[in-house]
Amino acid sequence: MLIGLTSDDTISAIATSIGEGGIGIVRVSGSKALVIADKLFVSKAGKKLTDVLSHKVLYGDIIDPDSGEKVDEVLLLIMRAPRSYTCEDIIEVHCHGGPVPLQRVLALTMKAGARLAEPGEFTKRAFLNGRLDLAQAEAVIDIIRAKTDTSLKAAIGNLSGQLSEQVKDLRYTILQMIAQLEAAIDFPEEDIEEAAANDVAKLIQEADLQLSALLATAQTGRILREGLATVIIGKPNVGKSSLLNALLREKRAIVTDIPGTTRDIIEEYVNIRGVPLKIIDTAGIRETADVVEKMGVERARELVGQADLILVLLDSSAPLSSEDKAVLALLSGKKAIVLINKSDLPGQLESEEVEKYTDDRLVLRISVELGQGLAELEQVIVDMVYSGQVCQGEAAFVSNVRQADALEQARGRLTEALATIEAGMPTDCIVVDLRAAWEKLGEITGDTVGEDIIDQIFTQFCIGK
Ligand SMILES: Nc1nc2c(c(=O)[nH]1)N(C=O)[C@@H](CNc1ccc(C(=O)N[C@@H](CCC(=O)O)C(=O)O)cc1)CN2
Ligand SMILES: Nc1nc2c(ncn2[C@@H]2O[C@H](COP(=O)(O)OP(=O)(O)OP(=O)(O)O)[C@@H](O)[C@H]2O)c(=O)[nH]1
Ligand SMILES: [Mg+2]
Repeated sequence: MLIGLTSDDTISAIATSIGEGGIGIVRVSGSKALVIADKLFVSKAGKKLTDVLSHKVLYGDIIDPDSGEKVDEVLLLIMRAPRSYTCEDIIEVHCHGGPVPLQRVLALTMKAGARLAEPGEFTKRAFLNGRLDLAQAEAVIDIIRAKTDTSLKAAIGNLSGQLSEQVKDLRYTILQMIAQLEAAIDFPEEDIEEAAANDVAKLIQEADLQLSALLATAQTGRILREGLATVIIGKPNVGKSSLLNALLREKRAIVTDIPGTTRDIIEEYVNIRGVPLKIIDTAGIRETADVVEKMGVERARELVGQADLILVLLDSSAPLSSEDKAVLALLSGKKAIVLINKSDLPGQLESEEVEKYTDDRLVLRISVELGQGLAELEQVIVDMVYSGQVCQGEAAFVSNVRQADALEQARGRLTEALATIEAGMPTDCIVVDLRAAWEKLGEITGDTVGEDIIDQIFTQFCIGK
């Protein structure tokens, strides 16, 4: 491992979010945690901290040692090394949940010898001390940021080691391949080496299947984590903002019968049967002289380029206009669903006419006003995200680009190893590729990864995590 040792200073931070809450927690981790608690905390029952067992809670006061002033009435939780989140001594001060008591207690812990923790430093210590591997540490942040129950389920699965276990299995298989090849090298007979290479070729093919199955979860994993970037576009007044409100089940965007109502981009997370949609309502697309509206239209065009899914709205009560055709023309190469809205009104727009411009994309007739077709739309979106796979909590999920890249590269090296075998190259050359694949997989769990990558991961965390 390229990583240095855990620094032995004691860190402190407010672990709960800042603002008013029922309770708030200041967490201190490191060898001085108990000494610090002893300086600040007075137990009501007169208990001495040195006598208190791990995972026990004491009731008492935080007293400023300089002034003797009582700062807050608290509960103190003690967890002794190595039985704690960081594997170090930890004390938690459970204060009343307001910014002032929390800041005061934090300041006192620092005066008593702790330093302010960096973002993610508690979890980084948990990683460096072997409690969590890197994929599990990444799952911690995914849990905190989870947008739906399904996102949470996937992240919890990874925290329990679902992804890590599969990666470890693969690494073990690769090590066995290497061992088998290296043992064969020691024999003088050519055919033993050849037989070993043939065995390894079969194992590589199996490993490749396993890697492909894991990589197939990456797309869904990313969407569960970040949300499906969905943009609603259409000419003015077709009901885009009405659709956003209907999917959100709240009156978020202003809806009027005046074309050009939405001028700014509106962005919201919507939970569609467990799939988080980052949904963006745009200004109606049309040629316009109004400078503000023009900028909105430009932005809508840009957003289409970045979207995972585009929902195009048309107005059922009017014939297809040149504006509609201009909107449909923006879709090329993008995933899109075409929605003929206002189907409650006397119709002038036939699906057949629309389909001439939609390149086999799904066309649905809906009425946002009456709530018709929306359930079907939601189902189509959910099916699109899972594309056949079901999200079970027990499954491993590739949850970010870092993990996907490492898997992809490992698979590349295995493919090279296979080609090396097929070309009848020397066994040493096969081993080089296999070792590279083994190392790449180790980046996922953090067994073979540089300090820069580790820092990059943990600095994305919040302070106190
Ligand atoms: N108050 C509080 N709540 C929290 C945390 C915390 O640190 N403090 N957590 C974190 O941020 C999460 C829970 N994770 C934790 C993981 C391990 C241990 C722990 O003490 N493990 C020991 C004890 C095991 C035992 O007694 O059975 C161990 O595994 O050795 C604590 C919390 C979520 N809730
Ligand atoms: N009859 C009927 N009216 C609808 C339907 N959906 C929306 N509307 C009405 O259409 C008008 C425009 O709706 P909006 O949601 O503001 O349309 P928009 O596409 O966001 O318009 P801009 O922001 O101006 O681009 C409002 O009066 C809505 O009540 C529908 O399904 N049927
Ligand atoms: Mg609007």
